Amino acid sequence: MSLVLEANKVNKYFRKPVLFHVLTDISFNVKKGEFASIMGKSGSGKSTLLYILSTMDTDYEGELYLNNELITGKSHQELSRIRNKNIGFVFQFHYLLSEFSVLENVMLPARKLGELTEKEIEHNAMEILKTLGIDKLAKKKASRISGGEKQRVAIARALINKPSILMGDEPTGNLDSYNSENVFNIFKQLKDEQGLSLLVVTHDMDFAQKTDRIIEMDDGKIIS
Ligand SMILES: Nc1ncnc2c1ncn2[C@@H]1O[C@H](COP(=O)(O)OP(=O)(O)OP(=O)(O)O)[C@@H](O)[C@H]1O
Repeated sequence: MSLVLEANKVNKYFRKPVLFHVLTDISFNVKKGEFASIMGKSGSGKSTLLYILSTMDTDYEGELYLNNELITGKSHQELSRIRNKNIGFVFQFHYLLSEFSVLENVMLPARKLGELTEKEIEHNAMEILKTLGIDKLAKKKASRISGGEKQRVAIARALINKPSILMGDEPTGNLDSYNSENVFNIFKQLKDEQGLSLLVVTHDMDFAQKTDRIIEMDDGKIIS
């Protein structure tokens, strides 16, 4: 099975206020079409790891591969492009632009990538909104929709550049159980129907137990 993401002996230190070895020898991979979750106590290093895996933090030791390509050591400019094209993100907070419409919010990362025409981007955005069952919201301002809907729009935005992996940092952390389950079902649908790979940091045991694999962290290490 082909690998979408691979971390090989990743170590990370924070140097201030004192030297702190926050991640120790992290090695694991995510296969194409796999839905994995990362769990662990507060402070175990989950967000720090996700920040490295998402190519936003380059200050680490070890190697990182995305779609079998070594991305460690690449320039910030190259990484920015690789990230925009290959990785979708969903955070606990939606970070939508409240004065823009739902459709415009979803179109934004594709405009930034600059590979398609406005018409093509709009078409793709509408298709994704349909898949997530929120196409009726397209023209609404992001400030005028509910919390659960905002998170679905954030997922749509994360998908617009057709990433090979979707990463989430507590994507259901702000949602009630109904909307959390809804987000899980969307992720599962994307995996089953489109072969998308997913890696989600979560504190929600119900959510994690339904994923293909739980990666458990403690004190900066993977323990199972
Ligand atoms: N910029 C920083 N400088 C120094 N230490 C940091 C920095 N950021 C995080 N830490 C420390 O690194 C450790 C790991 O933090 P991290 O946020 O990755 O944990 P986490 O598992 O995601 O926690 P949570 O579940 O609470 O979000 C913690 O002890 C934290 O205090």
